[in-house]
Amino acid sequence: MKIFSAKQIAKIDAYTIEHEPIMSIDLMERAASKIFKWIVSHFPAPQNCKIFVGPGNNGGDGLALARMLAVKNYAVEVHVLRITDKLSTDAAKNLERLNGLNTLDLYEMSSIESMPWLFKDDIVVDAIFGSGLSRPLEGLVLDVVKAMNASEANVIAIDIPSGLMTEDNSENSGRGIVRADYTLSFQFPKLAFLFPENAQYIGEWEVLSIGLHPEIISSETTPYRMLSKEFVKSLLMPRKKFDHKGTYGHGLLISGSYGKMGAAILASRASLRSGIGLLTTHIPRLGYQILQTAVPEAMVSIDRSDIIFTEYPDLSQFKAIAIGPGIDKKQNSFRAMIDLLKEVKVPMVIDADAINIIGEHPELKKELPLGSIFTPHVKEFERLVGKSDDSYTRNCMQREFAKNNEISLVLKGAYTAICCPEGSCYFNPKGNPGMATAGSGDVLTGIILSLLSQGYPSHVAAIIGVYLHGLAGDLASVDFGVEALTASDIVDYLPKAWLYLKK
Ligand SMILES: NC(=O)C1=CN([C@@H]2O[C@H](COP(=O)(O)OP(=O)(O)OC[C@H]3O[C@@H](n4cnc5c(N)ncnc54)[C@H](OP(=O)(O)O)[C@@H]3O)[C@@H](O)[C@H]2O)[C@@H](O)CC1
Ligand SMILES: Nc1ncnc2c1ncn2[C@@H]1O[C@H](COP(=O)(O)OP(=O)(O)O)[C@@H](O)[C@H]1O
Ligand SMILES: [K+]
Repeated sequence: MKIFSAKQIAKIDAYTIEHEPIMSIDLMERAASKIFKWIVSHFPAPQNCKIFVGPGNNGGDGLALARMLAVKNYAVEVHVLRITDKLSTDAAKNLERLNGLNTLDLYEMSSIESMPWLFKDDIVVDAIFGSGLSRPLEGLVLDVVKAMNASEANVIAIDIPSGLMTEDNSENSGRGIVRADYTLSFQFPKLAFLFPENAQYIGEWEVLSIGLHPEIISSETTPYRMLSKEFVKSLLMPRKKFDHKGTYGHGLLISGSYGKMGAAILASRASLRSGIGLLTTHIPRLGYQILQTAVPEAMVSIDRSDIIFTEYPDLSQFKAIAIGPGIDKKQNSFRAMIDLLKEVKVPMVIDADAINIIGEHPELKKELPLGSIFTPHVKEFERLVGKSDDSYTRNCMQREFAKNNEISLVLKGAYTAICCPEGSCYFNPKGNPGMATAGSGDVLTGIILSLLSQGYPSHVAAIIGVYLHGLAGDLASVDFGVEALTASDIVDYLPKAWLYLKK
């Protein structure tokens, strides 16, 4: 699913009106009826509804919704915020349509003195501003939003919480943004929904389709997409009857150190559960028996050091290499990493302390083999790329870094973002807070190594890997819940995740 900017959404809206064709007031009616149906199914009548309406089309949606709810036995109060004399054409038409409807109460609000009391069980609808917000809130609107936020009512935001910009909130203080319990967004999620600091405003969000024109949705380009099962499935390569283990590649995993052999086990098991033909895991000497016992399918390459990574095997046989899970970042490992980067010609997955080493020695970036993939969490990202105060800025830095260094950069989190060298950015909707547990990142590294070894192009390996990892975590959480979930469970649910993905 594509994610568009506010400007693009306005363009798609206008195209739909011209080419469906449909009158703009009817498109608004369609949009409002989607919100109406959602409210009826989640908060059946009778209920008290207080709808706060702004001057634009977001307000128009609120007015149309008020009419629909009023005839369905909801006790509806409409509060039109008089911050300007001008309503949008369609908002004005919908206001007119309320004339003569004596089943609702209509108020004009020009000062905060007329703010109604909001009770715990009230449904409060935020239809003040949507994607047309052009500046931070002030004056009356700010006061109304503060009162809404101070209440315990159920707040439902139409399209986007008022005060929140669709994409860039780096200049937004956060003082005047509606804290919704539910955000019902039209047709597309907004980029701002995917950033952790905005979760407090958005609450639970849902996308309601309003039938915008498919032609322009497909032709309009955007760097941002949300991954879907259909999209990821379309990237899979079939396995054929006469294929043998050589077909699916030989991967090298450099992993583990004293006290962190578990990382090597998790990543190795994840690789083998993701279709790799052959796997060699390079580990410090002390881990030999541990790994051979825990993962009999993996071949083992032993470092001269008992406890850390200081050398690597002959590279000629490997189709892809992953380095990082549990390796530590001692001086000798850094030296071995320099030599390795100079020699490697195949794509690499670079994770954990291998990222930190490159962060501390940025000159190593120029040695990166083509098709490399970095998999940092936020802290590792900051060491590699730099700090930022907000997620939008961080996302811009992520896209730039991927482009400038011609690598794929996976920023792990609740909506993991995968930025590709040509500028696109994919967000992963799968995964859950149960995956915030030791070792789950090691599992992801193993999966991506496996896909690279099988010959998937780098950005495709990153996309499939991230999606599959989240999916396995979700399937595991069905049986185990989130508290008890461990990284080993994610590996154990990879078979189910593959089956579900291919179904
Ligand atoms: N595309 C779709 O899919 C469909 C979209 N629909 C709906 O339309 C919504 C977008 O509507 P919209 O463009 O009229 O913008 P909206 O947010 O209502 O307000 C803009 C007005 O507010 C003003 N204003 C802005 N910021 C302000 C501030 N801080 N303080 C004070 N004023 C401020 C701004 O004034 P200006 O910036 O020009 O000064 C302008 O007058 C969208 O979110 C969805 O709900 C559906 O109906 C149909 C299908
Ligand atoms: N709240 C969450 N929702 C979805 N996925 C999550 C969440 N928390 C963590 N994850 C996923 O779990 C993994 C954690 O990786 P990482 O922080 O490197 O863990 P570790 O270093 O312990 O292996 C990432 O893939 C991340 O996307
Ligand atoms: K809104």
